Amino acid sequence: MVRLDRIGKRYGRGPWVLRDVSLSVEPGEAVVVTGGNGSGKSTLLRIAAGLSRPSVGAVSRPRSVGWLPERFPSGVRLSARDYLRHQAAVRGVPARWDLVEALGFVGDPDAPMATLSKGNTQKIALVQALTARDLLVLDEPWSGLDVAAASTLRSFLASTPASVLVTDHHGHDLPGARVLPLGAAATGVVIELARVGELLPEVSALEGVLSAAAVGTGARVEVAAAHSDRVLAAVLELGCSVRSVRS
Ligand SMILES: Nc1ncnc2c1ncn2[C@@H]1O[C@H](COP(=O)(O)OP(=O)(O)OP(=O)(O)O)[C@@H](O)[C@H]1O
Repeated sequence: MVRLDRIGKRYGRGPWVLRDVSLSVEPGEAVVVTGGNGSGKSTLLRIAAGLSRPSVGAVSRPRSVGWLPERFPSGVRLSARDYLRHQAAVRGVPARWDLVEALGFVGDPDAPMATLSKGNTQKIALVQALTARDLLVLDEPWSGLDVAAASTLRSFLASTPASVLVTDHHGHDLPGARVLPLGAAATGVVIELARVGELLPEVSALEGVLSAAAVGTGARVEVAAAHSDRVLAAVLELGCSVRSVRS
């Protein structure tokens, strides 16, 4: 099982991207992480997969982890077949060409990966991740897939004994999955500031602020609903100018 215990993440001295997120995903269970652009979905998944460390909090994960990045690295010179063989050998599991076929791969399996279409590249990248035994961490797995492949993937994820953690911002249905909303989807309150100047670090440090991102000369601030009144009063006191408050 993968377990995130009260994790938080900020890049350098920037605003907090994730705050106080706890999550555990049991074997055979799936969790879909949702939220708007920049709400921290990829950050959360990278932390769960072990590619990034949280700034605070603890993570435990099983040994065999499959990772599908949001964007597959371009310039892989191996063919699809060699790439999957290599990945499977590293993991000590059989290469799953049957899964490639089930996803409806169309293309030359012996041509360099860089020559494949976006959807076919995604199918190879997916199969690489799906061969892991314990935990599948998939960032936008539906991206580029045709309807038939999306349906095959959904069935696979619904029946795998592994723990599954995926992002989705297109409302793809994953039967039986739990949903973990991030950012405004979780908090319900977004405060847009017209002028922030040098005050952004102070705003992002206020209790209840989940993220604060500069937008032009202003900022977009996502706030835990329970703290919205206090944060609003505090930003006004700091001298910021409020453009809008949305829930
Ligand atoms: N390596 C990095 N260095 C600095 N900031 C980063 C880095 N990676 C992500 N961020 C910032 O963290 C925030 C969350 O980014 P993240 O990619 O996790 O969001 P997301 O919910 O996956 O977004 P999207 O839906 O657009 O893919 C953004 O403000 C982003 O600019």
